[in-house]
Amino acid sequence: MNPVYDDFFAGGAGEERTLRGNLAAYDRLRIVPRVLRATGDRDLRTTLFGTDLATPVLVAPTAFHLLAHPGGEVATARGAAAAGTAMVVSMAATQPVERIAGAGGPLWFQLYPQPDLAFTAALVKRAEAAGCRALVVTVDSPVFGRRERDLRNGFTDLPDGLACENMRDDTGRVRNIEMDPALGWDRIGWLRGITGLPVLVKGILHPQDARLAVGHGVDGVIVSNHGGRQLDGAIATIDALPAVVEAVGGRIPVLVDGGIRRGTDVLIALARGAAAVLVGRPVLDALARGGADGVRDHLRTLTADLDHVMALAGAKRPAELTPDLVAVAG
Ligand SMILES: Cc1cc2nc3c(=O)[nH]c(=O)nc-3n(C[C@H](O)[C@H](O)[C@H](O)COP(=O)(O)O)c2cc1C
Ligand SMILES: CC(C)CC(=O)C(=O)O
Repeated sequence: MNPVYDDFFAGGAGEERTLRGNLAAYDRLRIVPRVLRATGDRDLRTTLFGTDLATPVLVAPTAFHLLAHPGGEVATARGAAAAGTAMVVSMAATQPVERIAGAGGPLWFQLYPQPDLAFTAALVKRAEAAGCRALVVTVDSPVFGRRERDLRNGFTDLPDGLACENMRDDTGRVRNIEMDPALGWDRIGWLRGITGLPVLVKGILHPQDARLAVGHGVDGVIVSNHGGRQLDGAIATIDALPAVVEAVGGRIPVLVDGGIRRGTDVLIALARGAAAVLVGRPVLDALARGGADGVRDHLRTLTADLDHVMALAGAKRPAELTPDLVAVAG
């Protein structure tokens, strides 16, 4: 891949402490397995917001898939569908959501609420009409993160011929995605009012924000630091998860992303109370290397790895994974 795009996909904000920290935090955790639990007939199926999935591993929203592979987001969606899971389509997708929906698998739509409410409402309706089954509102981006690799490379825009296709307005012009520093909880309420879709907020790290999310009628929270691309120095997501799960108290599902690379990482996240996990960069790497088949194989491999380590840890179903199975390494 073009090294500039490679840096865009792989990189994070600032010194990339949080990017590294997401991975390092899993390194500090160990599994305390149970034995003699007859784990022969394992079942990883997971239901989220009424959608049945073959696995608790979903595709995180990531921008600009046409920079990774000529099949773009459509190829990613085909791979996710073949693996029996959902893809969260980024608002910064380089293909129209209607075409991505043609892949046939379950889709959720990720939104950066725009200051232009009429445009935001039209985009939500568009995603809904395309068949997206949930709205994922990214709330960790009141301003854009400072990504030093992109600054060094002078990467500011998509190359000619590519565009954020879902940012076209009714004149056909592609708008720039604006990060809105004025965004507040009132906008979440407004979104709840304009859509019947389940609304998730993505980018929760503080337990008090998790409580506020529940209080504002949100349907799910995603514990995320945006893969270390926004606030460098933010807590690792697997370290933030337990307090968020406690604050939510089982009222709505809690999902997590950031640094999930192996079945053991998924196992630890589920044991700490996540209903499901999302994977970002590894899916982009798989797309770049192998298109739709690469994405399918990656998701299947990760799911098979989870299945294998669940057997070794003494669990048949995600629900049997409990916090006592995780210890902090000495
Ligand atoms: C190249 C790239 C683009 C991303 N684009 C978006 C985006 O458009 N919207 C969003 O909410 N998150 C975006 N994210 C963050 C991911 O949804 C997710 O939080 C993160 O990648 C998870 O960490 P992981 O890459 O370690 O799995 C992006 C991440 C990457 C790596
Ligand atoms: C280009 C942005 C809108 C998406 C992105 O890179 C991100 O959210 O991390």
